[in-house]
Amino acid sequence: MFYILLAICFALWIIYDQWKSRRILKLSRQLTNKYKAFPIVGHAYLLIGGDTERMSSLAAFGNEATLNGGTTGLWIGRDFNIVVSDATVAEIILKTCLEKSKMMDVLRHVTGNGTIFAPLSFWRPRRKIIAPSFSPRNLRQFVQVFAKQSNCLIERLKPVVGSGTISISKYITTFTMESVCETVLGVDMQEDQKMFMNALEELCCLSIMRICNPLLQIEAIYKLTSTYNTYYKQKHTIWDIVDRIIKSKQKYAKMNDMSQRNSMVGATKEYPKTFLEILMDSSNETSGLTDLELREEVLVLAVAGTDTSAVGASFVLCMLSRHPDIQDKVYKELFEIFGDSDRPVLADDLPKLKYLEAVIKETLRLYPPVPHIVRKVEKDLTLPSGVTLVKKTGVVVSIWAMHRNPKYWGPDAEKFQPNRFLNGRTYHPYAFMPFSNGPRNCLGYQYAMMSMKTVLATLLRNYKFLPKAMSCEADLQTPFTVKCDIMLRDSDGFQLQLETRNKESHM
Ligand code: HEM
Repeated sequence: MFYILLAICFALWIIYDQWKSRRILKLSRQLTNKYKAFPIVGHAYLLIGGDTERMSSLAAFGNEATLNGGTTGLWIGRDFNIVVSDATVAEIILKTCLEKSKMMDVLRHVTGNGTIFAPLSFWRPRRKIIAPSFSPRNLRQFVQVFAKQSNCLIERLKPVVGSGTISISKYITTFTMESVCETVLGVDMQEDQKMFMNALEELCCLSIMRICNPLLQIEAIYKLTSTYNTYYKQKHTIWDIVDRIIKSKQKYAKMNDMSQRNSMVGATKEYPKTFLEILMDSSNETSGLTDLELREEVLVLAVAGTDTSAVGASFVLCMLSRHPDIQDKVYKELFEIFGDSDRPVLADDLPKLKYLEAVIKETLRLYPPVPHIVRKVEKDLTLPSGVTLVKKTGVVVSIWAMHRNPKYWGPDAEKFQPNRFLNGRTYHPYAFMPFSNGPRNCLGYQYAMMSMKTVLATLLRNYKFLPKAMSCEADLQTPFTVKCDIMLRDSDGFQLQLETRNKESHM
């Protein structure tokens, strides 16, 4: 009798659930693809493998979207998402749906209500406070930090010049980390830096595993897994480091002792104000950010600004190592501006580096460091195709698929051709968006471009980058195998070789 009652309750629950979800189910039938969605798990079975398999599954869904005219469906557990690779649809969504999807709750455990993953009610006032710190005037001043750190990188690379294949990403990450520490926090993190980066990398891996596995999103179940303790330990490692730095900066601010600060970064009195100082200056008892909010926002800047630019610049160097003709053209441009001098890159040099900028953009097109962005539909939204996105539908804008969609990039969309970004050629603004677009786009877009241009210009004036040893012609033509743990990365670890450049000739 008990089991009969249980079966009846279960059947009634299924009927009720189907009735409640009838509009989402109708939508999912309009956005089908060749991948089977199973009950309870949906398509999640395709996403729970390793990082490389996950990225290839996500890329396959992006491709399905392109084949279906720009949109397709993706069930992660019982949550339905629309995957978008059409610029017009992306524009409508990114302008109207500003709330991040439920998947991002996992990341919110790390950054709290800091802008990047914050719910709308927190995001609006925070963005207002933070945006002014990215003013062109502040950013220009940071170029001296990027130039100084680029020169440190040149020194750090000297021992490995001509020594065979190396993984360039760890060197570039040290550059971006030290630049972010100086510009955001105004400190040299020294031994904390390695701990911070290791913790961040582990958190990215663990977070994506949770995002793609509906069972692990349930806190009670996650607590039973072996990774739970590691996740919270690493989160606290990061929080403790940031808290310690903020506290010490507040102490110095109270003492109003600028000389202390300058001695910490080894700088002069004209040294630019850091993001932390700008935010602290604009905060008091009645306005600005509280201590907790300061920690959250500083954490966002450190997390959002370090790995993204490192991945971007590492892909550029790997691309150039495979395309010596394009590397020569970049060097020619650099030689025209800097000659054979060793002077540091200045803010005024950056707008002149047009070809280098085109190379960076073309690399970010093919290998966008953030390959997917997510949103949540908050009220019914009808697309030009007539399909209505029902409230609570998740959205995955596939920057990866958008950047390879032949509708915008032609039949040679997969080819590396920096000229696409020269001679005033323009594209639909939502067809090229490594930094996203719309009101919730990346706040650090110009910072990132300036930092990447400075470090790449410095490296390419000093070194020639070659493919990893034993690469044959066919290897050089094959696209990089990529993996995704929130960020896109080369599965092979960004391997290349470098040798000293002969500055006398520009070829
Ligand atoms: C190549 C480097 C970078 C890439 C590809 C990148 C990309 C992105 C993307 C795709 C988003 C999500 C936007 C969305 O959900 O629509 C984002 C958000 C954000 N990024 Fe970046 N980013 C980069 C560098 C930076 C840097 C250097 C900083 C700061 C120093 C930064 C700060 C932020 C912030 C604060 C947000 C949150 C914006 C908001 O929600 O209002 N980013 N970035």
